[in-house]
Amino acid sequence: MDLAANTLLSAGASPAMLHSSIESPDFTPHVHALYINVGTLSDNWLPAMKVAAELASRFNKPWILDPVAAGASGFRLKACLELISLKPSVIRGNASEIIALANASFGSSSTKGVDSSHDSTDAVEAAKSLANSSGAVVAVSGAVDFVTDGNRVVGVRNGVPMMQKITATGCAVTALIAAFAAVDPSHALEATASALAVFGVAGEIGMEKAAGPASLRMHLIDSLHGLDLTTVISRVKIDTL
Ligand SMILES: Nc1ncnc2c1ncn2[C@@H]1O[C@H](COP(=O)(O)OP(=O)(O)OP(=O)(O)O)[C@@H](O)[C@H]1O
Ligand SMILES: Cc1ncsc1CCO
Ligand SMILES: [Mg+2]
Repeated sequence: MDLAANTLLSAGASPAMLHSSIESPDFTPHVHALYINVGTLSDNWLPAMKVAAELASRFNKPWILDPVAAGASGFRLKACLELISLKPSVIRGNASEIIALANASFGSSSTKGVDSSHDSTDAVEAAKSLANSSGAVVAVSGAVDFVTDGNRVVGVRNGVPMMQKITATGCAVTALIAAFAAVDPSHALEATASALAVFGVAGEIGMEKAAGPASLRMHLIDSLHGLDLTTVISRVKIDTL
């Protein structure tokens, strides 16, 4: 939650973190995008997530799902599938999460808690299948990030491997996707690819000063805050596949 909120502030967005279904009807209609992350899912948080997702849909706000560890337990998988039935605009996960959702299966030996045990390349077909079945834009993060609407597939080649050694960089980039989707909800695929590329560029520039994961975390946020258009345009690596 810390890294996600600080990522959003550095990018010029205005995060607010809520867990109560009681206040969601007052709050959600006024947001520009809703981000639901099941990272530390508990049985009493899930109903509030569903209330918020339903409100976002009713008020035509984009909502974005991070299905953390979807394949690690039956509880998480079912929760994620129920949330997906409430029509997110974008789902961003690592390869193992997207494969688990596309196959609607959990507990296989290929799932390793919140970290991926697959390369993102292994999940491209799963991402297309999930995009087609859900109607969402689906992103798989990794060495190359893939983004698909089920038809088009885009690859993003920014970032550094050390980003995997900081917990919640995936959660943070999904937050950034929500902010980008808020700017132009009708171009969710472009917003998603752009957010992944910009976050990756911030990681690359941050890595020039970092000595390890802890200092990369700090320099990544600083780099994101300091990015300008010229740097972004000269460094983003987005290709249509
Ligand atoms: N090998 C790599 N090279 C470059 N960038 C990477 C690499 N692996 C991950 N990234 C980048 O790190 C960020 C997090 O992706 P990752 O796939 O690790 O998410 P995640 O597993 O959901 O992480 P978490 O659960 O800790 O939030 C993304 O921006 C991704 O592009
Ligand atoms: C480590 C961890 N556990 C639940 S959420 C989370 C952050 C990375 O997804
Ligand atoms: Mg994750």
